[in-house]
Amino acid sequence: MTQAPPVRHPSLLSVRDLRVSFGGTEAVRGLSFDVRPGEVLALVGESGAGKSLTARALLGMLPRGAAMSGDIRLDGSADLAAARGRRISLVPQDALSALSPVHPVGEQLAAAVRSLHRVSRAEARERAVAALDRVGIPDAARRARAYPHEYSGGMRQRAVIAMAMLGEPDLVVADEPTTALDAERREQVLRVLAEQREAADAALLLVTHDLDVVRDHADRVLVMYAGRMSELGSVGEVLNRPRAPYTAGLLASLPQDGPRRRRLPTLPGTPPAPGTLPPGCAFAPRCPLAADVCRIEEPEPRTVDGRLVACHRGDEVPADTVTLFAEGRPA
Ligand SMILES: Nc1ncnc2c1ncn2[C@@H]1O[C@H](COP(=O)(O)OP(=O)(O)OP(=O)(O)O)[C@@H](O)[C@H]1O
Repeated sequence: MTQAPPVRHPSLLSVRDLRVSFGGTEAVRGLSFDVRPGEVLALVGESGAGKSLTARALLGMLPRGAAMSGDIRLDGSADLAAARGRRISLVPQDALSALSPVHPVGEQLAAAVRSLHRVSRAEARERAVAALDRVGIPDAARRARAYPHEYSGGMRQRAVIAMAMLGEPDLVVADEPTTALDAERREQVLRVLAEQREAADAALLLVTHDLDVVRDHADRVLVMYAGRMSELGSVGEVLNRPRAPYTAGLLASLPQDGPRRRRLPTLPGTPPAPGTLPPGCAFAPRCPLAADVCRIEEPEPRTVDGRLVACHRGDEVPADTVTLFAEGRPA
């Protein structure tokens, strides 16, 4: 008789009405989403959208002075203390600040192994070397004895990926894991992250501002603007036919493949800082489709065309996103 596969909770992680504020000013303003087991969910948006704060809230690593409310559950349980660092792990933006400069990399991994598993020092060292080897650190046994500053940027980033995978996590949170790297290393590190995630059958929450990375590496995408959800759905649907004007604007300003004569539009204006939001939809002042209602009432997420969209005019966004933003209107 074949064994039934283990029942997986339909949502590995659920986040409901997440709010993060500083001195009473909200930077994340009521965000709700799920991460499904084994999926890659990208969190995308311009600088200041609240992506890092959202990622850090999941790990209980908010900066000093931040107040948080909302409901975060892993497999239905709100008790995340024991899961953090084990079932939920972090691949940080900057590996240098995540690693201690005064201990060899292998020693730091071995210490992490011993914090997770009851093993001897020798066994921990062996596991640390094996973990470095798995992420493609050449001559891992020797490299394990080197210090972080003796590693290249790409190698350091691979080492922190190795570290994040030690506890066999169910969810890896990667906060802009490749910003400090050049294009070639970026691709290499993303590939290593994808391989490791797949081998562990872990889900990945990938924070990025790069829509090409989203297209290549994610299953679903949550587009954030000014601390809220703009759009959430499958990568194919959202990027091929955006229903939030903000997503359309991000896409319109991407370089296109092939010869394209007309100059690409850029999204006009800048996102508002927390505490300086306009009334109504925070994107309205930059939106070519904004109508009166958009300047009065903040839109709640609703289902349009198979995805969630927080936009009053979500079903009126035309297919040609470049044209929508090309004339530099707001209408
Ligand atoms: N330590 C802090 N103290 C006060 N305000 C903060 C702090 N950290 C973040 N904020 C506020 O929250 C906003 C969102 O920050 P967050 O780091 O989540 O943005 P982000 O979308 O990750 O942007 P980036 O892509 O630049 O990292 C910031 O623009 C800032 O106004």
